[in-house]
Amino acid sequence: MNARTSDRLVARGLTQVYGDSPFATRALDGVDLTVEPGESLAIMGPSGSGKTTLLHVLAGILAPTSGSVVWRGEDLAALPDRRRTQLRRTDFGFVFQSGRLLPELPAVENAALPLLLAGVPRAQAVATATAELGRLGLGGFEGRRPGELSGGQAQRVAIARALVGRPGIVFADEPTGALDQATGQDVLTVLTAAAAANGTSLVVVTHDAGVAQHCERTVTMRDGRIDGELLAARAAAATPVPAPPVPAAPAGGAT
Ligand SMILES: Nc1ncnc2c1ncn2[C@@H]1O[C@H](COP(=O)(O)OP(=O)(O)OP(=O)(O)O)[C@@H](O)[C@H]1O
Repeated sequence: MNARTSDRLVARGLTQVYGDSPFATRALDGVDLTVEPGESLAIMGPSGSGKTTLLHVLAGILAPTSGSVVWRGEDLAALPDRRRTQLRRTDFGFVFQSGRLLPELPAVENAALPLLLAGVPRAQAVATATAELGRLGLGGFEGRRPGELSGGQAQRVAIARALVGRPGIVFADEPTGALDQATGQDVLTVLTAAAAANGTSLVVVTHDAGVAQHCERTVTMRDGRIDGELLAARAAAATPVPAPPVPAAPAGGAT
């Protein structure tokens, strides 16, 4: 599905508690977060601060203990599992640290998987995936299986798979964690540029400040809360954005 300029992911009052008292862990503790349409956002923070849990809740992989995540008018947290799974397939793309490609399938079929799952005819899915691989610099590698690719190439196939269905948002959990630094930088450049070209929002969990630098905005987490809002407020105070001039009313224009 194509990204729409109205796409915005709005999370409010998210809590996630794993386990039961007295051994319960409060992994998210009242998180409010908005991902703007087309924005790239990095989530950073120490180990155990709740980054992956937040990513999973934002992406509808995990239903929160309380709170809401609204996407295209639907609260993911309140949806039945089947609808949430369907929405993940059509609207979201995913890139994981290890790629999670299917080892027995060639690159082009790995990249085409979301289209095939969505019922796109095979020839069309393969043609679209071939074009996507070409766009990401993997022309000529379509027939290689994951074991015949370098780590960086395999991660590009994973990015092709995440983007091939033109999702509204791509979620990436430590997408460069298994790569050396130079390869990781390349992969991040490819990911952010391709997402931006599509108008797709990007949410990246990372430990690496070099990775976060590729994103337009970074929030930091600590003990299940976002504590990076202050940074954003300081940045906003340091560089005030002037109010736009009031435009003349367009003749019969819709907004
Ligand atoms: N399935 C689970 N069951 C119980 N506790 C969990 C579970 N998943 C995560 N936790 C706990 O929730 C807290 C947040 O974990 P989470 O994986 O979200 O943190 P993180 O910031 O992504 O960590 P890391 O950077 O190490 O991957 C941690 O205290 C963790 O031990």
